[in-house]
Amino acid sequence: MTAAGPAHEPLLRVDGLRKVYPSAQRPVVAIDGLSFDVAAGEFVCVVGPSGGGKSTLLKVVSGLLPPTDGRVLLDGASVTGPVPGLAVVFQEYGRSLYAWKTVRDNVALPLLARRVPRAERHRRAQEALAAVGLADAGRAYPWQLSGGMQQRVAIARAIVGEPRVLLMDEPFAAVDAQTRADLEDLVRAIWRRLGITVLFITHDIDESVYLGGRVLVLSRAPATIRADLTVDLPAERDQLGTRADARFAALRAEVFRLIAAEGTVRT
Ligand SMILES: Nc1ncnc2c1ncn2[C@@H]1O[C@H](COP(=O)(O)OP(=O)(O)OP(=O)(O)O)[C@@H](O)[C@H]1O
Repeated sequence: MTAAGPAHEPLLRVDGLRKVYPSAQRPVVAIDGLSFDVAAGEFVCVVGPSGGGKSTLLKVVSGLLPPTDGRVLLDGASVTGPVPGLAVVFQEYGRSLYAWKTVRDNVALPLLARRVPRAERHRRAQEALAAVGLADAGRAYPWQLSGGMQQRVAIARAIVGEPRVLLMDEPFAAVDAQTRADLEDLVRAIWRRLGITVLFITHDIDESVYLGGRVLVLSRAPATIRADLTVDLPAERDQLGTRADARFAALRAEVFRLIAAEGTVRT
């Protein structure tokens, strides 16, 4: 992992972002004048009303969609397309893995694109698999694994290239509650161990408070930042203790109130 830039320079800067989807009838303004900074090593969750522009924000930040206006800067450099410094994990793990490639080859793919030699690809893929608790699954095929395990593979593939920022778009929305809790704890463990920066999109208010060090609450579409809350809970979190903490309940209520004031709420 490379060192962070100068202290005054955020690792990720989203500056005056605007995204309009053209349409024959009426253009859809999904994001309008949205700005925030993320410092190196932060875990920032983004939560907001349904249809509020969360996925659009992640697609623009990751360079998959061009902004209509404004810019995204990674370490001061403009992001104008997918870059190795930004890795993305989507909700649809099933569709993001190649069924005909082994788990190890799926994980090694970003390294193949960068022409990393074969032996090093295998070694680093194996390390990434170990980091997500799948050290023994390298020779399996994705379809032989459970949904939760497939999402672990997707996370391993995202971290194998040692990105500066891990972008996650509702990554656990399609798994059962117990698997989701395990994956939440896995992502926090990886974040703490690797010192990586995480921007995590979710529609789940509890999840945003449980995971984040900061929660950005979006307005309804067109999305702007409605609130930027610091989650002053201890770094050591656990599913039972943290969620029973009075401070957790207060933060959860605060985020809920902010989103309810915007419109549709899903919990
Ligand atoms: N490709 C597209 N073309 C036109 N409009 C779009 C497109 N993608 C999204 N939109 C619109 O942009 C707005 C924001 O959508 P987006 O999917 O970013 O919100 P979201 O907060 O991720 O939604 P959800 O909570 O349902 O996942 C919505 O009004 C949506 O209908």
